[in-house]
Amino acid sequence: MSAYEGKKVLVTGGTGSFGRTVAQRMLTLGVDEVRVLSRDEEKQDAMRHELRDGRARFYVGDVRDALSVERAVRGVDYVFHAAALKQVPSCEFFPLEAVRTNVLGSENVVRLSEAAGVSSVVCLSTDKAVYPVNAMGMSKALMEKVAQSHGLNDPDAGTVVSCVRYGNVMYSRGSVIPLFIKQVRAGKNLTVTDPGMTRFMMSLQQSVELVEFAFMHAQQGDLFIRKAPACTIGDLATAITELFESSSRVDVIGIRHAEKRFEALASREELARAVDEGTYFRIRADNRDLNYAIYVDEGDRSQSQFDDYDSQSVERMSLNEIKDMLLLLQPVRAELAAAGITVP
Ligand SMILES: O=c1ccn([C@@H]2O[C@H](COP(=O)(O)OP(=O)(O)O[C@H]3O[C@H](CO)[C@@H](O)[C@H](O)[C@H]3O)[C@@H](O)[C@H]2O)c(=O)[nH]1
Repeated sequence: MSAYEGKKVLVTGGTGSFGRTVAQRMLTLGVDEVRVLSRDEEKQDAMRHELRDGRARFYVGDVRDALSVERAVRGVDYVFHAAALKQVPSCEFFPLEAVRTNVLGSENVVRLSEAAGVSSVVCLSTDKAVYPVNAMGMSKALMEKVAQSHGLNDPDAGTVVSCVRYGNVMYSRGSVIPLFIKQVRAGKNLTVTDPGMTRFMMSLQQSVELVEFAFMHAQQGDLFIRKAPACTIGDLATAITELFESSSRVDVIGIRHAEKRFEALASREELARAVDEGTYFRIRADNRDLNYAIYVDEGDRSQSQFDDYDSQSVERMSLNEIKDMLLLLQPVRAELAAAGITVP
């Protein structure tokens, strides 16, 4: 029997790439109900038609609005909190909108889940929350703090709240892979910001597995990352032009608002209190008491032994490895087939 059988699951931001995949999976695993809370009724309608399953229930609403969260979370067992403002450039122009959704909205989800007796909440975060330089990352870093403060402030809390951090999810909506593919298919040059920039790459499938791992294993305040390889954006562009047998070239356009040249999935400070679980790292919350007088004589010496887990120093994917990973993605295979290329 699966952990989801007979349970009610809420996915906030449930019409995105992650939400749709996880909802589909929950239905095959025998949930009693999967609820989707999101703002866009049109996307919900499309998803309703795609799923065609009476156990999928749709709630139009916004995590910023306590009332809509309260309604959606009533009677629910598990929450996957994916609703977020996640585009780096737009959050630079509207940082307070990022605070409203990513910080205050998350606080609504955590607080109202506890009030509704939910047993586990997993909050989705990003590598951009580590040493953040942009408003999106900063707001996600604060979301993580909100999630961890839940257990710090109430050690007897009935709801386990955990976080997961993603790298770049390949082929997610609005991201660079579908853009590069569109460009090569239109015979245009690829707009590469900086060929030496590196990013952690993971598939949608791996991101769902990470959330499920957190859900199954989390203790109060834990944060999980998946160990992932990284690639340069220059190699990614080359892999795509080669796969599509294209003669498109690269135009180096320079980096966008508030981008980093490389990302970190975990800081050295966090790795010092992390547990290596094979595919994943479990980063425990710093559960020391607020009464610092007790600790004044015993700080944490272990931190000096670790380096950041960043996309510049982890295993670098070769061109062939990037191609293999791209070929595992169904939408990439469909684009190749549509371009008349024989898919291996
Ligand atoms: O025309 C373009 C657009 C992007 N890039 C580069 O491609 C990489 C990936 O860009 P993109 O797919 O837009 O992702 P990120 O800006 O890295 O952010 C994504 O990945 C994050 C995880 O790091 C998520 O949190 C964000 O929500 C998601 O938008 C970056 O190095 C960009 O500089 C280009 O070279 N050319």
